[in-house]
Amino acid sequence: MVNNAGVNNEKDWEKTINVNLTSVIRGTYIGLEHMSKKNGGQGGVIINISSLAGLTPAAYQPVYSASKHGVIGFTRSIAALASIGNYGVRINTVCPAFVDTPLLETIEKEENMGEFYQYKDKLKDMMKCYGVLDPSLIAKGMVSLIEDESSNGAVMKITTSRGIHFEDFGAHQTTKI
Ligand SMILES: NC(=O)C1=CN([C@@H]2O[C@H](COP(=O)(O)OP(=O)(O)OC[C@H]3O[C@@H](n4cnc5c(N)ncnc54)[C@H](O)[C@@H]3O)[C@@H](O)[C@H]2O)C=CC1
Ligand SMILES: CCCCCC(=O)/C=C/[C@H]1C=CC(=O)[C@@H]1CCCCCCC(=O)O
Repeated sequence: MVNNAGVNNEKDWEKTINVNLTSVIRGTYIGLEHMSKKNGGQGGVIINISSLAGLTPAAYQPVYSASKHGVIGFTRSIAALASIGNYGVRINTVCPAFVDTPLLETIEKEENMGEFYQYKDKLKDMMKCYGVLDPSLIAKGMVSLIEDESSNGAVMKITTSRGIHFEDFGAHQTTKI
């Protein structure tokens, strides 16, 4: 199961929280209800799509960034629970930098950017500086997470400079108790 739906809307920021975070939480719980071996399910893999903006501050997209930080916190927490509870379900998150999809067109719209519309050129400069990923690399990262049976609670990052790699949380990697 992939919880992928997302919006970039700082003007209607409650919608951003609802679509980017609340629906990921709801989707994950529904997925677990059907997939968890504790409920007679067959197990499986859930991937929740976050963003690099879920790991760094994003000055012109504060609520988008907050929603994506939430996705990472929720996913890592529920992944720890799934492991402790032997659900047979692995849950991971993917954090791409800019990707060439229609979402990027929202930068040009006041109805999406709201008061941050004035900074649209700065976002465009960031895209020029960091580059824009082809969606096929995100698909590749997702397939590797599905195939790697050891991955649970992983935070995969995908950037033009480093390709597919992982966030290292050090001592905070897993719940110990
Ligand atoms: N394009 C980018 O630069 C990046 C995108 N992401 C994330 O990747 C995911 C996919 O986005 P993209 O393909 O880039 O954008 P997109 O705008 O092309 O696709 C978003 C999808 O979400 C769906 N969606 C939006 N609101 C919905 C709702 N209320 N109910 C059901 N579906 C809804 C849309 O129908 C659309 O299919 C999102 O979570 C986004 O935040 C993460 C990092 C970078
Ligand atoms: C702009 C609307 C769509 C947002 C899509 C998205 O999630 C992009 C997030 C970026 C916006 C601000 C950020 O800080 C995010 C990441 C910027 C890329 C950083 C790349 C770093 C590197 O290549 O090492």
